[in-house]
This record gives sequence, C-alpha cells and structure tokens, in this order.
Amino acid sequence: MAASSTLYPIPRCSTCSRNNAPPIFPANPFKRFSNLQDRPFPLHAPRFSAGASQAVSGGADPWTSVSADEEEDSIRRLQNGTDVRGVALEGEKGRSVDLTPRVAEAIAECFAEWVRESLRREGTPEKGKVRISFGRDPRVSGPRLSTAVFAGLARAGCIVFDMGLATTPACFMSTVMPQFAYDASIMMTASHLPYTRNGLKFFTKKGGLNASEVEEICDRAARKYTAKKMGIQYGGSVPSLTTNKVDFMSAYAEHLRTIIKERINHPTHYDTPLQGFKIIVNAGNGSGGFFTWNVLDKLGADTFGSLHLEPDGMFPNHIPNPEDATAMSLTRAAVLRNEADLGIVFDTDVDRSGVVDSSGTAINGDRLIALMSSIVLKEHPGTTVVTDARASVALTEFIAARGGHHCLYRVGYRNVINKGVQLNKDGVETHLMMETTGHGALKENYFLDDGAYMVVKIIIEMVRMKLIGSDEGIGSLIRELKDPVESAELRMNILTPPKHAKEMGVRVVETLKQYIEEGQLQGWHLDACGDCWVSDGCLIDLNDDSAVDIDARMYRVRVSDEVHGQHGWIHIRQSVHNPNIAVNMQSSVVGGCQAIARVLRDKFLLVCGLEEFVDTSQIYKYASSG
Ligand SMILES: O=P(O)(O)OC[C@H]1O[C@H](O)[C@H](O)[C@@H](O)[C@@H]1O
Repeated sequence: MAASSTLYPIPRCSTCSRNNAPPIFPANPFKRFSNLQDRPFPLHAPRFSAGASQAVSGGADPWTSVSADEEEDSIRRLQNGTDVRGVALEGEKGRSVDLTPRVAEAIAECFAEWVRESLRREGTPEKGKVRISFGRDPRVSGPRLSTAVFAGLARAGCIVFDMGLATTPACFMSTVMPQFAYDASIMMTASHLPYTRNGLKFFTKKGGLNASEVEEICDRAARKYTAKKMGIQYGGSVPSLTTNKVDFMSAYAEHLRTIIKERINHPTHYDTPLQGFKIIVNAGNGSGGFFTWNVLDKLGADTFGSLHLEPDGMFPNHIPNPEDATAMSLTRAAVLRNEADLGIVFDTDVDRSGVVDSSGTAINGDRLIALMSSIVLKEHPGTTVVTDARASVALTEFIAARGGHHCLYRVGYRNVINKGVQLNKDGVETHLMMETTGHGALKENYFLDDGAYMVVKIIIEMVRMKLIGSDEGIGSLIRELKDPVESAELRMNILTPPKHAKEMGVRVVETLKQYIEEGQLQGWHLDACGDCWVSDGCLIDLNDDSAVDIDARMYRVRVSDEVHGQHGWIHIRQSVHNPNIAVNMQSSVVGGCQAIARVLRDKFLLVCGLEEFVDTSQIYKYASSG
C-alpha cells in the first residue's frame, strides 16, 4: 500500500482517557521519514489486474467493479502472516465472528483457483481435476466450517480428500508421500488460540504458502465474497459435493515409525526399539494424541500417565502450547510421577513441540533449539542453524562451541525457514531452522516445521545414548547452555481503528529505528549485518530488502551502558497476528531489562509524539516496577 494521505482519527487513550490531542499526522503520515517517503509499503497485495482476473474466471472480470467496503477489509485482515485466522464462534468480548462459513468457502475457492493457476504457470501437465486434501484440528467450529471449505473447493472444480482430524505437518506430507501426492492441502486450525478462533493453513508440494501469497488469496476472496453478496454472476453452478474420506494419519504415523526403527536399528528388537522407555505425551486435547497410540505404543514404549490425549475442541485443560506454563508444569509433574524418560508437549496442530527430560526440566524455547542443535551438529558438523532474533546470546555461544554457526533472523517461523532455504541455495549448508516458539524444521525433512518429527529426532538420540551405555538422558546434552540473567516480553496495543493498525505499527517501529540511528538513545545500536554465517551470530533485518517477503517490521538493538558495556538487547516488532507491538528484552545483568525499558519510555515513548496511538501501560509498569 502506498503511503496514504488519510488523516487518522485521534483515538481515546486507554490509560488516561485523553481524546482531544491535536492531530499529529501531517497529510502524508510518513513525510517526516526520508527513508519511508515515496516508498510503497508492501502491506497489501496490489489488486489483481483485469487480465489476471480473467485468467481466473476465463472471461470478463466482474470483481474489479466491486468497490471495497468494510466487510472486504475484514476478510483481508483475516490474513495473519502465513495463515488465515479469525473468530469463528461468538463468545469473545469486543470481537464478533469474522470467519463465517461463507467467508471460509470464498477463501477455499480462491485457494483452489490459485493452485490451478500456479500449476499452469509452472507448466505442470494437467491430469484432470486438481486434488486437494483437507485436515482439521478438533475445534468445535471445525465441522461446520469444513463443509463450507468443501463447497468452495468443489465450486472451483477440485477433488477433495478429507483426512478428518489431522496435524498441520501431515497435511503437507500428504502432498509429497507418493501414494497420496495431492496437488495441495488445507489445514483448518488456529494453533494455540482460544476455542472461539479458527483458521486455515495452505500447502503445495513446495511447502507452506508465504505471507504475500496468502494475502493475494484473501484479497481475491474478499472481492469474490462481495460479488457473490451483490448477486454478480462469476462462475458456473455449484457442482454436487463429494468428498473422499482418506486415512492419511495412519500412513503418516507409519512413516514416522519406520524412520525411528531404521535409524535406531536396534540390535535385539528392531520393531520395538522403544521397549523399556517410559514416555509421557501431553497433546493438550489437540490433534497430537495419535503420536501416543499410533507411534510410541506400537514401537514398544510405555506411555502410561500421558495427558489430555482425547481431542476436545474446547481445550478444557490448558492451552495446547509448549510455551504455556501450565502445559509444561503438568507434563513435568507427570514425568516425575511416572519416572518417565521423556515428556512431550505438542501444540494443537502439532507443528510445534517441547519436551521435558527425565529430571523434570522443561526443554522449550532456546533450550529446545540448543538440544536440536547438539543433535544436528553431530550429524552435520559445522552446519548453520537459523533462529529468530529473540534467541539468547548464550545460545549463539552454545552453537559456536559445538562448531556450528548461528544466523539470527526475522521472527515468524516461515521467515526462519525461508532463510534456511535461501542459505542452502547460496551454498551455506544449513540443516536446522528453529523459532523460539517451538517451530523447528530440518533440511532432511522437506524444510517442514513438524513438531512430531522434531520429537522423533530427540527420541532416536535418547535411545542411541542408552545403547552406548549413557544413562544421563537428553537433558545432559544442553547442560552447558546458560539461561539469560533477565528476559522479558511486553506488548503495546495499537489504539487506531483496525484498518490503520498495520500502518501505525510500521510507523512506531520505524520511528524508533530513526531515533536509534540519530543516536538519541545512548548505548543503543541497531544489530544488522550482511553476512550470514559468522560464528558470533548475525542478523539480516533490513526490512526493506525487496528480495524478502516482509510481513512485519522488526529490529534488534544491542544495548550497552558505561558500567557493564554491552549487556543485552531489545527486539521490537509488529505482531504478526494482533494489532500490537511486541517488545522483547534480554540482559546479562540484574536490573538490565528494566533499565532498557526506562530508556524506551523516557527517550522514545515520552517524546516521539506517538504515545496517543499505542497503549504504553505495560512498558511504564515494567519500567517503574521494583
Ligand atoms: O506476532 P505474535 O503475536 O507474537 O505471534 C508471532 C508468532 O505467531 C505464531 O505463533 C507463529 O507460529 C510464530 O511463528 C510467530 O512467531
């Protein structure tokens, strides 16, 4: 979207109720910033040209004549990074349902059209109808929305394969496993978000769609929805709805079992290599229960004491999320109670995981990355590991001490994975890409973030250690990883109307960058370099590199003071999912994060003139605490 000339309404400040501040935005809200002037922000995909739309509909394009309205905007806003996410059920204060069956149908139809166009563009010979698989997590809105998705896919002329309850990585695998090899797949999930939410993730054989591709699909769906609502004819009649039920999860589970058996190659019981191991799974009532009965049990593990395996779309126990404190502490307790060798925590759709070792230590975030790095570095000495830029300095040291290279990159699992793909293309061997949220992808596994596959790697290592006579357990592999002395994550909600939130997020983040570049925040220096495999960590985060699909503005800043020298960092970015700005900090000195928050408050927020547009209460509270 080009810099707009819109004057923003002055919102009411949530903390002080001021609402009569003079407008601070000039006619061009980006005028003050020379680096932003005249540069279109890639916040919205351009509208399709008439030609492009004709290619879709095969005739004159009636959509371009439909003017945008608030409903269209709300459909476009369902794009959340690389996913579609929205409210599917009533029950959230201040939020109405925006992911309705009709909207889901329009999005599914547009995805199918997009797939068909992509296949044609790539010159893939058409072998009849496009085949699309579909899976979902157990959310209560799932069955109703699924019917709508099937209708959208059928309307676009696809053959639909219904996998039923499935995981996100399994959906991708259904496009590459030879006996299935669907052209594309859709997973209906809202990951760890509350039961009222739902969403869609899209895959082709090349992997998950990027943010700009999802943006394009949502934009098209918004116009299709409006056209339909206005009664404009844009396609033939809806074909009769037939879906083919397919038991893909059994095939996928067998695939995981085969990997475990082959790689452990147990000398005495090849088919049951997990005999003698107690493993606790906490599926959080999401889609991950299959891993217990269809993988671990069949390989001989004792999974007695596992938690929340039954799918329940109301998630009655806790949020299925390896970052969730309750999920982790319940799993730790179960591991200790049952004297288990390992505990596993999956998120709802199993693209993320965390583990607990036999001593009850939670291994998620940086620790999980360290554990996976130590395994992968043994297999691929000297490899580069890509993570998001919220990883600790200690993690960089841990990877370097094992001969690896650490590339710190943009937050967002797709960004991290794409960076790894790019590095490999550039000749920099990169086998592991992991986000601190628990998304982890391996080069050996299609660069796919698969929480179950990550756990498979850890289990194989655990058994191998035992086979060579070590009783130390997998926790011993990360004994040398130091925890940061302090770390904090705070949020600043954006107070503008939703349609301006992205733009305001850009403005706040870029204004802070400008202050830092001008030296107004003493001891703060932007962390950026152009080399991706230096051993002390690196960060390419230019935000305006046209080669990179920018979904959110973000910067990491090194922070020093006169007493300690460089003692920490602050990472500031637009949230991918919500109208807020995320602020992460780490420091190696006690009180360091609070000192960073004070500088942010006093030298930036209080003076930048943007305070009216963001809720700074969390920063203020943290800065003045203690
Ligand atoms: O921007 P936020 O709201 O913090 O969310 C950011 C996170 O969202 C999801 O969980 C994605 O899977 C992560 O890759 C991303 O880092």
